[in-house]
Amino acid sequence: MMKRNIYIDNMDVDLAKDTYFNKLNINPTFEYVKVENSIDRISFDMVEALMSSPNYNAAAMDGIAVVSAKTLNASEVNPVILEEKKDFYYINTGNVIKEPFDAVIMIEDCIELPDGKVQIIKSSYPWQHIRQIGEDIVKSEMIIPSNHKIRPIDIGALLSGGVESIKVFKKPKVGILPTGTEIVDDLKNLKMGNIIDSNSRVFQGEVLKLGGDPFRYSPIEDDYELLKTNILKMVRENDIMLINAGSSAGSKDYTVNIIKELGETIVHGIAMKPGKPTILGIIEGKPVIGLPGYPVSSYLVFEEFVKPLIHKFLGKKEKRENLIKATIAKRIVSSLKNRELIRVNLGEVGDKLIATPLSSGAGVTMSLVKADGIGIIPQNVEGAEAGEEIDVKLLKPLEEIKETVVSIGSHDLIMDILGDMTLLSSGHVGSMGGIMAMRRGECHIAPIHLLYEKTGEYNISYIKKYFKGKEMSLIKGVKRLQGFMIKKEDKELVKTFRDLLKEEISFVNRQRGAGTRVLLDYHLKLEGIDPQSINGYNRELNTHMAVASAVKDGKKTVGLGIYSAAKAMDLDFVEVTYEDYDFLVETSMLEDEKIKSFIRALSSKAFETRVLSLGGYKLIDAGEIIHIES
Ligand SMILES: Nc1nc2c(c(=O)[nH]1)N[C@H]1C(S)=C(S)[C@@H](COP(=O)(O)OP(=O)(O)OC[C@H]3O[C@@H](n4cnc5c(N)ncnc54)[C@H](O)[C@@H]3O)O[C@H]1N2
Ligand code: MOO
Repeated sequence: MMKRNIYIDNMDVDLAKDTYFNKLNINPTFEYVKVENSIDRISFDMVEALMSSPNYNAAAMDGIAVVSAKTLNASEVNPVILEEKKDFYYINTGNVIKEPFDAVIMIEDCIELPDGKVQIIKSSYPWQHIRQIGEDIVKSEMIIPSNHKIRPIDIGALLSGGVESIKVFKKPKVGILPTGTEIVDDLKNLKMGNIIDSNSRVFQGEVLKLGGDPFRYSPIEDDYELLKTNILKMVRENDIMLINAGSSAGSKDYTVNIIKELGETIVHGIAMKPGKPTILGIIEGKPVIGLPGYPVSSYLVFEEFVKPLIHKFLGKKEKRENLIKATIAKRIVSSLKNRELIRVNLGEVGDKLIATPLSSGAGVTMSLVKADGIGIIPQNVEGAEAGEEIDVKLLKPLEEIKETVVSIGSHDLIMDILGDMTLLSSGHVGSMGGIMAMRRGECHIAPIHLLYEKTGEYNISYIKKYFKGKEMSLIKGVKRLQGFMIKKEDKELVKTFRDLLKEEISFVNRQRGAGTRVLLDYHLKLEGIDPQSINGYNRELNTHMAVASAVKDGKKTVGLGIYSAAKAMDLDFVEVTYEDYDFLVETSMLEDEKIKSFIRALSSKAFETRVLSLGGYKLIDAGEIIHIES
């Protein structure tokens, strides 16, 4: 068995990039392409016009060409009569103006007489309605500078300036090799333990977008000799090599040893998370980059190292990153050893840009799909507290972010439907987490479903308690069914809260502060059950779907949650109660356009239809407003 690569570096990201790029010494090359095929290519040199446009004096209007001097005294009292062929000729827009003619009179200004002559009552001036040679482009003037990405309008100008082909940066060929015995190419071949190759498809798209030429190879299993042969083949066929996965310390992570055998590794291990086990190597003078297997890690490493490398091949200068400051809505822990990159949702609440962290797992592709930005916790900083400012790299236009309703609070599947109907960024921290975020001024709305034990009513008592002296309102949402989720084969095991005490049952709970947790504790108290005597009471998950999928995969496992989650996972469901899932909002925000559009969506027929089709919901007063007296 191959020795593991345990001793990987922890090199500062910028230092790693500088060291690597200096060693690589990339010299961009060029090629000629026909102008009509040059869209999105980058000009290697400045391009000058080879001819003027127009290259003859041309009529700018339909009418007659005249010698302006002959019309000098024309007026209503002193009309001038012109004779065809002698004093004028008929002309259309774009036709050549022949000497000695030097003006065009629009046809609307000509009075055509029965004898074929034309009467005019206004004098014309020299070059009236004539596009003179070079009006648009003068021969030898610059049409586009060097390092310019060619747009459709540039193609138009180049052709008008007589340019047929231009010198552009040659696209780097980027070889992409997915590796790993578990990786399959085709969803049809996906068996237990297999993973569909998604990373190389992401790289393909990114390379194309950046202006490179991607060449994807079929996945190669973890076999040293096979990998070596394929990597060498790839080096001979491409300018940049990307090898995905096998970068870490696993017993079959061969990439680094192969690069060492065929060339050299400049860096193995960077101080960035996700992305730590990155390999920056050189074989036959060409860059060979090993990207970690996890999708988020590989994407962020691509952004950090591959993107600037492709830019270098295309002569593009790296711009300083456009970072923006945002207030973090949730505490982030990070190690002093690494720069931490966190995917965040963004929204403007009051005058603050609020960043809500999404899942931190390096395998959670959805955190990138949903992200509005990437928050950066620098190396040597130990995380960030809720309310602290951090730097964020935007992934969306700021304007769109400003139109987004920021929701922080309890999770429900209806948030996805609302998110499909309005611009909504939705952070899931439980109902109490939502109330706290609202108090800190970090969200526009907080979805909550909090049962007040003393009265058995929902939400209002909590708002009165936590927002004393503030004008708050509740936008009524849905009534949703809560109950036990259990696998069909286990359905006889749990019918009541008391059944949770059975020895063979394992329970999955929601996190503290979640409304479902409050509901559970309420019923346990009613029945005098000690929570700690329930096996699994301390196992906490953050969403209904997470609980449902734990039930699906577990043995005699049960969880409390909403009907729609049980249905989505094909689980059995034992009804407990309908609860009110509503949206807390500051009363003053009810006038805000974003919130108005959110309420319109919530009250719409389309929303009702979609929610009812999930099952387990009742809509009675969705979109109604209750002002809370505090
Ligand atoms: N003992 C240690 N274990 C690990 C370390 C470490 O330092 N010590 N680092 C961890 C970190 S951090 C990362 S990141 C990963 C990187 O692992 P590899 O680059 O070796 O990748 P694999 O283990 O082969 O795969 C990880 C993961 O990604 C999936 N994968 C792989 N290729 C693809 C693809 N083309 N498309 C989609 N998904 C892919 C793969 O199936 C695995 O689930 O190592 C940690 N371990
Ligand atoms: O460094 Mo790894 O890339 O966190 O997941």
